Amino acid sequence: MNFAVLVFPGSNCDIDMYKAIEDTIGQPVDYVWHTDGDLSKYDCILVPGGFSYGDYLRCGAIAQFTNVMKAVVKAAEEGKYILGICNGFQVLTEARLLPGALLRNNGMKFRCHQTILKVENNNTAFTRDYAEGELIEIPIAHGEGNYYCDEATLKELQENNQIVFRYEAGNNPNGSLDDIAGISNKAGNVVGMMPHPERAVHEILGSADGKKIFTSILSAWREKHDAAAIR
Ligand SMILES: NC(=O)CC[C@H](N)C(=O)O
Repeated sequence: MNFAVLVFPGSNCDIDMYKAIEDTIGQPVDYVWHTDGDLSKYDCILVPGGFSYGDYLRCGAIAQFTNVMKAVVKAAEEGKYILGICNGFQVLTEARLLPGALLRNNGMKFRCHQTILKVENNNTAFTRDYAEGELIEIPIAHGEGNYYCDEATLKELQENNQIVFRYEAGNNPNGSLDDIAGISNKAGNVVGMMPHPERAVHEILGSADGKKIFTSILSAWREKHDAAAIR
């Protein structure tokens, strides 16, 4: 399975993401620069965290206009797996691959600490190795992680089971609507989340609870791939 880690000017979690793929599932992974418009050889595209284009205008607002994001839109339409972490989540909402927007944290402060997440939907390619309702410890590091959408969109997210992760009840670090920490698109092949699983892949990092996101993607892809080979 081939992984791409996108790199924008200002990305700063690209190396962690690359290492997380190497360390957890050992699959081929490349850095892909923002000017590159061809993602055809990749099965999964990872949009990492950071401060793309210095967070000018809004976090993720400029990155959406790059060549590589046009290729990401195409890859999403083709059903490839797309995972946006933190700034990557912000970029995916700006590119309209995911609904809603990320606003400034309610306390107007950059928050950087461990959080407890609840796996709300383990029926996705990104979460199938977790148990439903499993509590996992994953760090956050963001200034604009306050997820917001209108009422109709929230209803749709809830009804279609598109809320993949919530912050533990009573411990919402940024004021996000309905305690949302991560969502998927309707088709389920695009997921965005504010917490950083790529920083939680070894006990020595404080938690290894992020690992199963990467093992899930590989097992989902293998299942699809093997089924296609048999047909
Ligand atoms: N770690 C990140 O990706 C940070 C995202 C963005 N720059 C913010 O502060 O919200």
